Amino acid sequence: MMSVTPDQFRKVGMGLTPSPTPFLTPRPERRRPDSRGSEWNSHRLDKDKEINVQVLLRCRPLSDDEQRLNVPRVISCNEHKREVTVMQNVANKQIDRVFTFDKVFGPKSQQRSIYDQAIAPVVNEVLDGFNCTVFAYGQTGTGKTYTMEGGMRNKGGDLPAEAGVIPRAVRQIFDTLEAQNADYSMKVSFLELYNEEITDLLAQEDNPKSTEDKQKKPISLMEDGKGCVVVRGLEEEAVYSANEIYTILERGSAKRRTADTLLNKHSSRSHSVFSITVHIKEAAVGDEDLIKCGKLNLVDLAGSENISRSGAREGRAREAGEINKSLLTLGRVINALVEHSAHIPYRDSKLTRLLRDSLGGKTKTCIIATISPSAHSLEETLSTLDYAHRAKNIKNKPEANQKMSKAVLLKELYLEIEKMKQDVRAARDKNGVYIPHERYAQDEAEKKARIEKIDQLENDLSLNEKEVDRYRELYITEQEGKLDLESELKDCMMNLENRNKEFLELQENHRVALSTIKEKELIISKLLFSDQKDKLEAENHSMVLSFGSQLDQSLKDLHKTILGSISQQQQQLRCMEEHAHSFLASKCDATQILESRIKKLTETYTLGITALKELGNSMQKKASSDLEQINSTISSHGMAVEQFLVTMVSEAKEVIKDIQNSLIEQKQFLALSAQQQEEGLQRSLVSAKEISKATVDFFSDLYLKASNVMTMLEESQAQNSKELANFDKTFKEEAAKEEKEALEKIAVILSNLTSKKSAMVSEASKNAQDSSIQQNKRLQREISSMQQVSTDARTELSKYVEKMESHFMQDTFSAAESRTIIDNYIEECTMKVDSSRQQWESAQSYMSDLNTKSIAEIESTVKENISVNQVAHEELVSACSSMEVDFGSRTGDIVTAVDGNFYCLCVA
Ligand SMILES: Nc1ncnc2c1ncn2[C@@H]1O[C@H](COP(=O)(O)OP(=O)(O)OP(=O)(O)O)[C@@H](O)[C@H]1O
Repeated sequence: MMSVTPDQFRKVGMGLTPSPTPFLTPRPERRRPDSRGSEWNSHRLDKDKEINVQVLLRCRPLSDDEQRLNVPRVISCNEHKREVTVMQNVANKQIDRVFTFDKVFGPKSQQRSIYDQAIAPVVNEVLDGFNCTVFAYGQTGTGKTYTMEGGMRNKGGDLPAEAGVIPRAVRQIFDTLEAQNADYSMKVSFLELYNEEITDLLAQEDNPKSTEDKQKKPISLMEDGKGCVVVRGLEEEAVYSANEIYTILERGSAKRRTADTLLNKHSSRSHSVFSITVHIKEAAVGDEDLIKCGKLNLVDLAGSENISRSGAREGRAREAGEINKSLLTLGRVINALVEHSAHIPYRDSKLTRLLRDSLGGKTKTCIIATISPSAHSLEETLSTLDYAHRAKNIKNKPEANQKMSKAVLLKELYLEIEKMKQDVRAARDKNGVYIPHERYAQDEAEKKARIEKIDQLENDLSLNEKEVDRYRELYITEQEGKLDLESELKDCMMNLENRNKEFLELQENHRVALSTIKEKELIISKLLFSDQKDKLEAENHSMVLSFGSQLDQSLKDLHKTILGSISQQQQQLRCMEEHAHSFLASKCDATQILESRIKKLTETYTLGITALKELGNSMQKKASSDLEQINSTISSHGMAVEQFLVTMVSEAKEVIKDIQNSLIEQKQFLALSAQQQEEGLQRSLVSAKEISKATVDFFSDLYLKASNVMTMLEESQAQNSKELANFDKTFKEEAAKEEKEALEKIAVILSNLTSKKSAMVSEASKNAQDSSIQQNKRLQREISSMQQVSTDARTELSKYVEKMESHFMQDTFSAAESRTIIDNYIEECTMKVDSSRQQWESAQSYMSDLNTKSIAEIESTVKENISVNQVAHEELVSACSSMEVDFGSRTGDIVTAVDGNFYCLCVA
């Protein structure tokens, strides 16, 4: 929960209505400054006087770095002639551009001289009750902050030589008021505008934790309905001495957002507005003390910068973009003011809203444009010079602030104190309005939206009011013209009346004269009857004659006078009639001319419109014919493609048919060759069967023979083993017998034993030899029979091989034949495929040719169309421009005619 008391948002105006401040000048004795009373009234009289915005130019010296790098200078300042020359070398030609300003300060100019010459008079205007603005504009690093702030104060409290506009203005205000022994009060505010957000640089930081929140809390702008912008929530601090202001300034400046860029080590990234409001008590009028109020706004704009040259990246680049955007809006506002546009885009940025009253409003404004002499900054310097030069044409209508009576001021102050007390009480007792944060945020958002809506409506209203003012002025001029005409008519009527009166008088005179003549004639006739008739008659006659002649003369004179008067009157009447006629005729003529012009105009327009319509129709027709042409081209192409495709398809069908036929042939041939091969194989199978049967027979024979041999071998083996066993047995028996006999007849038998043994061995070996010879013979027999079998088999086999060879040769031959046929077929197929490939290729090339041709045709048609359209367009443009010229001239004529009419009306 947070507390919101009704007047939490104190407001500070940038415009005409600074809020009241109590008189706190801490001085016992006060002298009343009354010398300005008459001037004040003179300001009142000058209410509608327009004055131009003052534009000063200051060129800074080359920096140490620039001097070290020998950067060339391209700026020369002539303070005396108030001229700045930009020396440019374009294509080896020296082209100089000269700009003139209200004051020019070169690189050597001192802070003091700039202040004394240009700013001190502005501060005097503030003390006279005006609102004044001084703002510095220029590329980054050209000395705006140096010019506006410079050094604040020396240790002793004196101003240092490099002190800028702000400290000097503060000093001048205090010094002047002190010297005048004036009764005054002063308050200051200091705001920063960064990325379209306003921050109070003087906001107190009582809670260190929420410092960031407090400092960065956005403050809103509002219009007060009188064309002034009010900064809601900005604190104003009452100040009593210059040193106090310096402390405040130092505190605020330290909070300003600065950054190190390639062009300035301490570059201001925000716009700042330092405002001093002074209330000065004036000499009493009757019982009432009057208070005048002046306000000085000192604005240090962030530098316009070339993002790539200043080395700004990411966040900095965005920041620079934002700075440039608001300066661009400032430029647009200046342009709109200079060109007297109906709409001035103040609302497009907060900067221009803040400076609204200073640009085209009731404030006296002085712009200090700062530039660098370096060749590297040429582009930006030229832009600043153009900008500042244009700003010279802005006209403001300065108006001194309304003086307030002390009683009114005190009442307002008491009311404010009361409100503040209520706030304090509510905050202390916690009985104010307590709402949840969300509700508060929602309320705030709604309020903001409402405020924006109101602003928008106010803007619309001010535009409407301007329009109404214009119409009102027109109405007043018309009324004045009408009144003039009426008074002239009145004069004419009076003249006519006088003439009528004179005429009546003359008629009366004439009547009286006639009656006198009649009387006289009567007397004469009576006298004619008397005695001295003749004498008298003669006398009378002479008298009558003379009288008659006199009368005649006077009658003639009278007649003449009457005639003259009548003719004069008639002439006057005629003249009036003529006037009226001529007026009416001129009116009629003018109306007719107007009508005829309007008719002509209408005709021209109708003609133009008809021509345009015709042009449009012709273009439409042309376009449709072109489209038809394109359509026909496309359809002819389509048909050609279709035909081509049809031929291609038929050709392809033929090729496919050929391929199918050849495949059928191949199939048949393959079937034939398969049959032949099958037959061959069958034959081979039969022969193989025969061979295998012969082989089986041979092997069964062989097996038989082998088994016979085996049996024989087994038999011979058994025989041998039997014989050997018999021999072993006989040998053992004989050996035992001989052993016995030997034992008995050792010596006798020994000789017989060896011979007997040898005979037995030779017999046994002879038997073994015989049986082995027999066996060998049998074996030889078997082997020879086997040899016979194998020879038979070999013969059979060679026969079979021969047969097989002949079959193989036959098969190979037929295979070779079929391969040749297949090869031929394949070759034929390949050829056909080649031919179809060629056909396809030709089709492709034909297609691509067709495409290229059609594209070229379409392109040429389109180009033709474009050129025709261009010609038509040019015709249209020229028709439009000629119509425009015609229209302009006719409108001009109408305006002249209307003016002539108006003039006629005035003359009449
Ligand atoms: N007339 C001058 N004489 C001497 N030094 C100057 C002058 N003008 C500017 N300088 C120096 O040039 C540097 C840049 O000046 P300053 O910061 O005032 O530029 P700036 O226009 O305010 O730049 P930014 O727009 O980036 O804030 C500072 O060091 C300043 O002291």
